Amino acid sequence: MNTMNRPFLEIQSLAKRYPQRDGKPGAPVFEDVSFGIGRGEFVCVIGHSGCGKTTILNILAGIDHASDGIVIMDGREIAGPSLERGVVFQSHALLPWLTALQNVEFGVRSRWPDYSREQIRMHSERYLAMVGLGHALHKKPSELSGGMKQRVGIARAFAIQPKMLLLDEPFGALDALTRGTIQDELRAIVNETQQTVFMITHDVDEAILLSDRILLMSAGPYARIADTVTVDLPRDRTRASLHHEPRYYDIRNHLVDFLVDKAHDKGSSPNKEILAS
Ligand SMILES: Nc1ncnc2c1ncn2[C@@H]1O[C@H](COP(=O)(O)OP(=O)(O)OP(=O)(O)O)[C@@H](O)[C@H]1O
Repeated sequence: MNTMNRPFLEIQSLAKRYPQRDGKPGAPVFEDVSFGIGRGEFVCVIGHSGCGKTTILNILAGIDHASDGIVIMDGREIAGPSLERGVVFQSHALLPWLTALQNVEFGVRSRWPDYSREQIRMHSERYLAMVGLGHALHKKPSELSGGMKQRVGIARAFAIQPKMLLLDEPFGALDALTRGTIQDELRAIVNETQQTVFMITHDVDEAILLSDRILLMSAGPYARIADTVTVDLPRDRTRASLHHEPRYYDIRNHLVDFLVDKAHDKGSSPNKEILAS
């Protein structure tokens, strides 16, 4: 195959089986999951609870192993955790004894061991300012709100300038107002940095706002990517502008219909591009 035409991230025939109590392999949670993500593309995955979204993200992060299949990023197989991939979990996972700034500096120092203290501080401050936390650099996690803690987690992941950002429902625990503000910020940062992102969400509006493409997973066991939706809306969209886009309602209805009905269908047409019609 011509490597020039390969996507930045390639997932081929991924499957995950857990052993049963008797030690024999159980039914696959998901199987035959194949997709690609282009450099600079933002891809969301949605699907019912338990279909294996977090497992797939953990495999991409290198902290879990697939039973079958391979993942290739930038021409190399993923074989373990790496600073090439930044992960933001559902809960912020900050080190509680460090300030916001020190939490970000910790990752930056690992990524660039040759940086001077001054370089590390300036670089970290820049990313905290980007998520609107320039005023809270010296606060400890216990002094920050849930939304602010999550922003530190996002700044920490972006600051190491990973080749790929993996987000597992990063806004799930936030109130609606904070969630909306951070969604707009993330959209703006991603536009500016052209970061490649894979994100799990349960929120169809969040998926439409943020992504270029949405993967829809059928329910497990034997979950698959049942459908793919291309979000052909302007890249500079915001929450306020989204509702004025005529295509928004078509996409939203399609996603909601899928989650209500089709997520349970087995063998729905793979990778149907609804917007190609
Ligand atoms: N260690 C384990 N042993 C056996 N089964 C497991 C194990 N870890 C996860 N599973 C099962 O794998 C399936 C997929 O879990 P996963 O967390 O990836 O799903 P998910 O789609 O991310 O769910 P949610 O949306 O609820 O976060 C679930 O049915 C879960 O019970």
